[in-house]
Amino acid sequence: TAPPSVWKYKDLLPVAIEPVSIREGGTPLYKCDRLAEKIGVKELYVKHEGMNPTGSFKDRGMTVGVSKAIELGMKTVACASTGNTSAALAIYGAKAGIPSVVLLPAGKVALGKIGQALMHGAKVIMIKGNFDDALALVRELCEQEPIYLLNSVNPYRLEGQKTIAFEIVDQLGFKVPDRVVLPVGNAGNITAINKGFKEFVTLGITDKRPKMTGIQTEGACPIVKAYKAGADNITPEKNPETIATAIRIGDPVNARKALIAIKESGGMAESVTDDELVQAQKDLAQLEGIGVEPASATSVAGLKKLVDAGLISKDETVVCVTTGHLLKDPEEVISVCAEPVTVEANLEALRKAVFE
Ligand SMILES: Cc1ncc(COP(=O)(O)O)c(/C=C/C(=O)C(=O)O)c1O
Repeated sequence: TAPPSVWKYKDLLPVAIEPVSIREGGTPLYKCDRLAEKIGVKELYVKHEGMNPTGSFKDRGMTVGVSKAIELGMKTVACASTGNTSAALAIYGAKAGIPSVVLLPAGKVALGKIGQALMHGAKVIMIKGNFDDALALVRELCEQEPIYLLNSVNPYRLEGQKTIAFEIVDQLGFKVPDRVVLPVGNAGNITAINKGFKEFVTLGITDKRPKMTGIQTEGACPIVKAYKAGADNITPEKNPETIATAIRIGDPVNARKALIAIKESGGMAESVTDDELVQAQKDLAQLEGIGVEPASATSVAGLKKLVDAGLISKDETVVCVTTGHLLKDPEEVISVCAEPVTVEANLEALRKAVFE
C-alpha cells in the first residue's frame, strides 16, 4: 500500500544494507488521451522516468548498484556514459561518500548531463572517441584496478531498473499492459523491465507479460537490424549518428539479452528518424505537458510508426517509457523550436506580438 518507489520492492532487490537512496522511482504513469487519439490507440500511458532525482531512469540502477558497491566494500566506482549514467553515478557516489570516475565521448554529451556529473563531483574524463570506445576503455581499467564498474554489464544496475515494471503494474491496479515501448541504446533497460514483468508472473502477482518493443534511431539501430534479420546478436555499427545522443551507441553491450527479451515476450524492434522523434518530443510536451529529452521521445515516435504500419493493434493498452527529462539537452530543444519573439519594451509592440 506504500506509494511506488524503488525500495518499496526491497524484498526483490539484492542489497542487504541500508540503501544509498535519494528518493528514486515512484515516477508518474500519466494517462495520455490526447496523444492516444493522435496516434490512434485506445489506451496510452506514459511512464515518465524524467521525474527521477537526476532526471532519468538511471537513478534506479544506481541506487542499487552503488548500494552494492558499499556492501562489497568498494572504494571507487566508475562508468562510461552517453551522459545520464554518469550523472546518476556522480550523485549516488556523492550520497555514498565515495569517489566516482566517468568517461564521456568528447563533444557528444548533452549539457545538462555534463553539468550534473561535474557539480556532483565525479572525475569527468572526455574520451576522444564514441561511447563504445569509452566503454571498452573503462572495462579494461576496472579489470586492472580496484574500481567497481557500474555500466549495465553490472547486473545490479538491471536489478534497480526492473522496478519500472513493478511500478507500472502497481499503478495500473495490478493490470499488465499489452505492450511496453521504450528507447533502446546499450539495451539494459529493455532487459531489466522484461525481467521485472517475468518476476511478477513467477511470484504469482500477475499472469501475463507485455510485449517488449524497443525503438532506436535510424542512425544507430544495430538491435533493430538484428531483430529484423532474425539474428540472436548484432553486427556493431562503427559510426552511430543521431540527434538522440543518449542512444548514440553502435555496439550495445546487452544486445543478446535484449533480443531474447523482445523475442520471448512477442515484442518487436523498430527505428525512427530524428525528425520523427523530434515531432514526438513536441507532441509529448504540447499535447500532454510531458517534457522529455530526444532519446525518450523515440518510444512515442516508434509507437506511432508501428500503429501506422498496422503492426500494433489500435485496441492495445500501451505504456511508453520516457527515459529522460527535457532539461538534460536544452541545446537540442532550442535547435528544434522556433525563435522566441523579441520586442521593444512597450505595450504597442507587445500587443502586436501577442495578437498578430
Ligand atoms: C534518456 C535515455 N534513454 C534511453 C537510454 C537507453 O537505455 P539503455 O538501452 O538501457 O542503454 C539511455 C541510455 C543512456 C546511457 O547508455 C548512458 O547514460 O550511458 C538514456 O540516457
